[in-house]
Amino acid sequence: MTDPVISIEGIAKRYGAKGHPASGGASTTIFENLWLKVNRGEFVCVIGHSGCGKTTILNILAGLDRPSEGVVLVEGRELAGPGLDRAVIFQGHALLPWRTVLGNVAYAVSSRWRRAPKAEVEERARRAIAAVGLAGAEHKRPAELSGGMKQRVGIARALAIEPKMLLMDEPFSALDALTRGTLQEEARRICRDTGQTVYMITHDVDEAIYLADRIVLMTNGPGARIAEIVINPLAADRSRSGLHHDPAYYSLRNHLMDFLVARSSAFREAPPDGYDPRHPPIVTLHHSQSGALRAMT
Ligand SMILES: Nc1ncnc2c1ncn2[C@@H]1O[C@H](COP(=O)(O)OP(=O)(O)OP(=O)(O)O)[C@@H](O)[C@H]1O
Repeated sequence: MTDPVISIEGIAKRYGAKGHPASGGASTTIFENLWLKVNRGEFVCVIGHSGCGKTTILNILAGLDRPSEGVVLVEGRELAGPGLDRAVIFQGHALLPWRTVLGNVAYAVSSRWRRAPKAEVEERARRAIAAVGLAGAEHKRPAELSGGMKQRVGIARALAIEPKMLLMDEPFSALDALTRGTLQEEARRICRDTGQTVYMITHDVDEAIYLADRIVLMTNGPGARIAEIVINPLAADRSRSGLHHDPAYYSLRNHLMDFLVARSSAFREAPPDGYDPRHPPIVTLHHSQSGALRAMT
C-alpha cells in the first residue's frame, strides 16, 4: 500500500519568462513535467548531472521556491511555503555560532513546540543529540566542532522537530571519506528506526546505492525529465562495508553509471518509445538465466 507524503504533480521551472525585457524574450526551461510520489518511510535519492535542477526541486519541496507550472502536495494538501513539517539539511550546516550544540537544537525544538516547557524542549534536544552520537558535546559551540560534528548537529536539529519529510542536499559531500561513511551509516540507521521519509540529492552513486530504497535518475538539462526510477534490489539490512560482496551491487552500480555516462544526455534527442512523464519507467534488476542481474522496466 502506498501512502505518499509528497506528491510532485507535473512541475516545471522556467527562468526569463517570454516577453520579459530582462530575458531578451527567451525562456529557459530547467526541467519540465516532473511527476513523483515519495511514500511514507521511504528513502529516495536523486541523481543527475549538474544543472538539471535537483536543488531547485528540493527548494520547491522545502517551500523556498515555486514551480512555474504544476503543484506539490504534502499529505494531499497543496504546499504553500516553508513549514516545520519539512526539515532541510544542506551541505553547509548553518548553525547559530553563538549557541551551543544544545542551544542550536533546542532553538529548533522550541520553534516547533512553542508552548513546550523548557525541560521538555531540553529533553527532546538531548535525545536528538544522543541519536547522532554527540552526547557529551552539548555545551560546545560550533567553532569547537569538526565538520562531521557540525553536520551531526544539523541532522540532530532536523530530526528533533520530527518532520514528516527530511530534505537533504548533498549533506555529506564536504566531509572526509571516513566521516562521510560513518554519517551515512548513522543517517540510515536513524531514518530506518524512526520511519523517516527522506528526499536526498547526491552525486555519489555508492551513497545512493547504500542509502536509497529508490533512486530517481534525472536527464541532463535544460528541459530535464525524470528518466527512470530504479528500485534498489539490495537487502534492507545491508551493511555499507559489505556492499561490494553482493553481486547485485555491481549490476546496480553499472546501471547507474551507464545512465550518467551516456543515457542521461541521449534521452533528450531520443526519449525511449512510449515514455510517459507521468509514469516514468520503474527499473528493477532481475536475475537472468546466466545468474547475472539485468535491468528490466
Ligand atoms: N535565479 C535563476 N535564474 C536563472 N537561472 C537559474 C536561477 N537559479 C538557478 N538557475 C539555473 O537553474 C539550473 C538548475 O540549478 P540547480 O541548482 O537546481 O541544479 P542542480 O541539478 O542542483 O545542480 P548541481 O548538481 O550543480 O547542484 C542551473 O542551470 C542554474 O543556472
